[in-house]
Amino acid sequence: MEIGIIGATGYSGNVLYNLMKQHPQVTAINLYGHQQDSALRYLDEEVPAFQGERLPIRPFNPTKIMQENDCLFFATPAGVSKNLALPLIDANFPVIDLSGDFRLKDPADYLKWYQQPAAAKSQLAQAAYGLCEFNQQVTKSYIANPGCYATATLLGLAPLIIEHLVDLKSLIVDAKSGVSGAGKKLSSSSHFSFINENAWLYKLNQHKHIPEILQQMQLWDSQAQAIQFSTTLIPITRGIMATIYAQVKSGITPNDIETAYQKYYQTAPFVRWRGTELPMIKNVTGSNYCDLGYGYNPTTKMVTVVSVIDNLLKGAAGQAVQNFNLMWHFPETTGLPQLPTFP
Ligand SMILES: NC(=O)C1=CN([C@@H]2O[C@H](COP(=O)(O)OP(=O)(O)OC[C@H]3O[C@@H](n4cnc5c(N)ncnc54)[C@H](OP(=O)(O)O)[C@@H]3O)[C@@H](O)[C@H]2O)C=CC1
Ligand SMILES: CC(=O)N[C@@H](CCC(=O)OP(=O)(O)O)C(=O)O
Repeated sequence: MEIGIIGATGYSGNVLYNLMKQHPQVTAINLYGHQQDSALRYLDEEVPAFQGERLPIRPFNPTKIMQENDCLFFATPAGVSKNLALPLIDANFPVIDLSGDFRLKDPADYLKWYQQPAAAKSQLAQAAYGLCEFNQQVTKSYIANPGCYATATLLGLAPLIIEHLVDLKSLIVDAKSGVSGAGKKLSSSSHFSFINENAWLYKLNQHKHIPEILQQMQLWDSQAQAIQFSTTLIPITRGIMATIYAQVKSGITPNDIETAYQKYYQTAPFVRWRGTELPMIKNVTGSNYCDLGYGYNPTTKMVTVVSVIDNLLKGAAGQAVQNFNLMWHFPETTGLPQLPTFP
């Protein structure tokens, strides 16, 4: 199979390219820019770490892309695919989009949280939200790959919500991310002297993953109304930790919690349930794993669930490859690294 990537010069595109190079079903990778008239560039010139990968990055041309590839990946910032993908959607061409452009079903939500107009509602309806563990049967040709914080949070929340184990009004998610989550462009908050030995809570109550998380929660339980969610930047390169707090419903025991997580993740190749052994980021870095663990406080009747992922793998390119495998009916683990890069 031949696959195309737009955005291979960015962080998640770099990781996607690297994974696809080793995917046994992929015979060729074709790279494209995001403009029709851009000058020809080469991957190894743009990404020094990829010296020797002398692949041209050709101008965007949807007709040629569909002729040359079996599937296209967008690893571009929000606001790009909603303008470029329309001919591919009209042709039902397989696309996996790492950006947020097609995740939210309601255009008004996108306008509110992304501060720009959304794609048309009819086009949004053609995309499936690709949270792999809960979207195993891929029936649509357009996959909206979930956001990194949303992936860690939703995998941690799912059994609690689907099995109605906690009071929805009590839910609080405190998430932390490494700096690569912000992409390759330099900003004042990704400056070494700003974030080194620092922790910075940003976009409080304004993060665009809030509606994404809530949309999925409401599919699991229509009573879900809101989520209290915060994001903190921490001085590591890769990794997300989402710490989830919730009041356990009357009569629910720690054993019920254990049973629920085992029920949903026992056969999931990329979710490791660690029970009361609380996970840490370094145990998943470089892998497509999401590690989950929990603690229960009998005095407050609160459960704390900890969810960790590598934002560039399970939070972006790794989950995109998982979606690719599901879409094409390859074993879900094909082409994905099994073990983290520990230590
Ligand atoms: N980083 C992460 O951990 C995660 C990222 N994502 C999503 O994946 C997508 C890519 O993110 P990431 O790899 O971090 O981003 P980067 O900023 O590192 O890379 C962006 C890529 O998109 C290209 N691009 C295309 N159009 C534009 C444009 N209008 N402005 C700027 N760049 C453009 C860039 O090309 P050029 O070479 O021209 O700069 C580059 O290849 C985003 O939608 C992001 O939200 C999702 C989950 C996690
Ligand atoms: C550390 C950091 O800045 N993280 C980014 C993560 C966003 C992301 O990558 O997700 P999307 O695909 O939804 O854009 C942020 O908080 O905006």
